[in-house]
Amino acid sequence: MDATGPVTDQPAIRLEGVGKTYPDGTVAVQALDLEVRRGELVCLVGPSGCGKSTTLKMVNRLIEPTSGRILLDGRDVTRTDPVRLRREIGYVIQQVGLFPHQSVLANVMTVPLLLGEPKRVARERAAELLETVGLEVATYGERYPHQLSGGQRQRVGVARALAANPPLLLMDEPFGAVDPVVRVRLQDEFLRLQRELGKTVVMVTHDIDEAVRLGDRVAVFAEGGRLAQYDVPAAVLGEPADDFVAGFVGASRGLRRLAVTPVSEEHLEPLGERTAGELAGTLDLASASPTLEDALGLLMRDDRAVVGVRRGATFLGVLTPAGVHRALRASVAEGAATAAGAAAGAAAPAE
Ligand SMILES: Nc1ncnc2c1ncn2[C@@H]1O[C@H](COP(=O)(O)OP(=O)(O)OP(=O)(O)O)[C@@H](O)[C@H]1O
Repeated sequence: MDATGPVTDQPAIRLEGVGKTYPDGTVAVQALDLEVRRGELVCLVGPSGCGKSTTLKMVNRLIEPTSGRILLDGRDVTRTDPVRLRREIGYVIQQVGLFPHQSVLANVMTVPLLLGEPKRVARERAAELLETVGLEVATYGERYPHQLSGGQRQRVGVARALAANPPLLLMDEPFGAVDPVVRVRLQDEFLRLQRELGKTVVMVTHDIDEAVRLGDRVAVFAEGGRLAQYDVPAAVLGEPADDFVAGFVGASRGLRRLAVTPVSEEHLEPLGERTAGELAGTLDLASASPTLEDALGLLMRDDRAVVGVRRGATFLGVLTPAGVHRALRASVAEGAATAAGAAAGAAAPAE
């Protein structure tokens, strides 16, 4: 029988030995164990055809597994009423799938109306969501999807997926169809939104940069739906589990690690003999979570040897290129340690 509500000590999602063999004999996913904690953003990444989308669609039962079990908050999805299941799971796909002959507002109202909300309430909720994803209702509400840019359509897709206030969001290449600049902006906005709303998110991408940028943890899939590594981004980049992962994350993984390693106080040096005028801008740990990439960006932009770091009004010290290097090396060791800790509560990397 279903539990009546979420069992709080359970992971949000648990895949146990899940497999999918299509009727033509294609093994899309094999014996997959994977856990996603509540509020976590997990990216499934890997080359084309390795079973990422199949895995995602098994979670909301668009595809039925041929073996294993999938538990949401401890409940077996196959024993959960599909209507209730879909209500609890938002789904965002690359081509968005907006209704072309309905206005933006009407698109976002669809789900609340289906759930039986009165029209006025559905409209208010839709308007609120559009504002949340950065689209002014007065400007965009009555437009049709073809009157929006790709990035704006994608935001409407996210708003629509959030309309039923699902605790869980599944996203299949959500930012795949937009150009790289808009993509980074959408990623940033989405990260902020996810932190704010605390949703559990599973996102499919074939882009390792996107995966390490967004994911709290990254699941690297290999051909035939094999889970090659499931770790925090710094560990996937710094300690690839095998040759396949090393090849997939690429030769520039050291550079990529810059983008996922936060600036921390322990790598700072005192200002010393230097004058404040030598500083290449400052990074504020209080108002953002600057990364080593941000620090290096400032150093290079201003062609200076040190970047200042403060917390609000308090000056903490400076970061030099050597400090960036030390921090990068330390992050690999820490990433490996965190991964070892996380492995106790998560699926172990497959051989
Ligand atoms: N309905 C189907 N019948 C038979 N094989 C299928 C079916 N759907 C997918 N496959 C195969 O299953 C494998 C996994 O497909 P899936 O779409 O899950 O991969 P993916 O990692 O999401 O790929 P991509 O990044 O290209 O979207 C592929 O070899 C694909 O050809």
